[in-house]
Amino acid sequence: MIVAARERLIVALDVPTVGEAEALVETLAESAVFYKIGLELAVAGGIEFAGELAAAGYHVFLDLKLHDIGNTVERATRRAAELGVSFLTVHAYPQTMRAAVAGRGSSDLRILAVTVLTSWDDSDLAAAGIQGSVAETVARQAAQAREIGIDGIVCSAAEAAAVRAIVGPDMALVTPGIRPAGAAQGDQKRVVGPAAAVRAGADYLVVGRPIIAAPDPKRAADAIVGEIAAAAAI
Ligand SMILES: O=C(O)c1cc(=O)[nH]c(=O)n1[C@@H]1O[C@H](COP(=O)(O)O)[C@@H](O)[C@H]1O
Repeated sequence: MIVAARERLIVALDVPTVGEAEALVETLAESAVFYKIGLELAVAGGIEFAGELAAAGYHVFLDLKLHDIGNTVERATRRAAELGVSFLTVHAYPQTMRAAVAGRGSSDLRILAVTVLTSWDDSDLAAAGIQGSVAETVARQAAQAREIGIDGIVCSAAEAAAVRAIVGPDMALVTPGIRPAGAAQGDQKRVVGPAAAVRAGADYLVVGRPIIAAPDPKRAADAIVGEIAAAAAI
């Protein structure tokens, strides 16, 4: 997958209002073209905003992490496809993934399966009653996603190389939990730096707080794009 460095950075617009999201997009206009709208903004007018951003020519990742009965997931996915967004997330359970693939149909929407959240480690899986390590669980989910016809995987870049070996070159690997040197880890447990993520085979890097909470978000975004470009050139 050959994509320009700037298009591989996905900025998470994890802010409370559409107004703040619009201001960030304006600040980052020359630095980023791909934006993620997640749960916080979605419940504050963000879904309509996602459609507007897509209509304005940006790449949009609608991160709703769907997981429900098949009929509901299939129908919600169809509505998301009508918004013109590029990516939609669902949790990596087989029934949910099959329903999303059916809802996507032949539209341009790409379905991403969220494996083990990057804020989880082996003990969080055990606490949820899920047997096996993070590495084993992500590998199983990636293989199931490939079988079902999912378009991409969300995982930590710590698993990117293993996932790439399972899914092959055509599925997108989208990695949150990115932390440039010196950035606060926050609630993330499986973090990787931008250059290391690219070297591990990540196609897209999702970055929220290290950019949106930085004193100078544009500078922070430019530094990450620079790291992506340098690592991709090696
Ligand atoms: O689906 C996601 O985007 C996602 C999956 C995951 O496993 N971990 C994860 O952090 N995310 C999202 O990626 C973003 C990471 O934000 P920061 O930790 O602020 O960089 C947030 O919007 C999360 O909702």
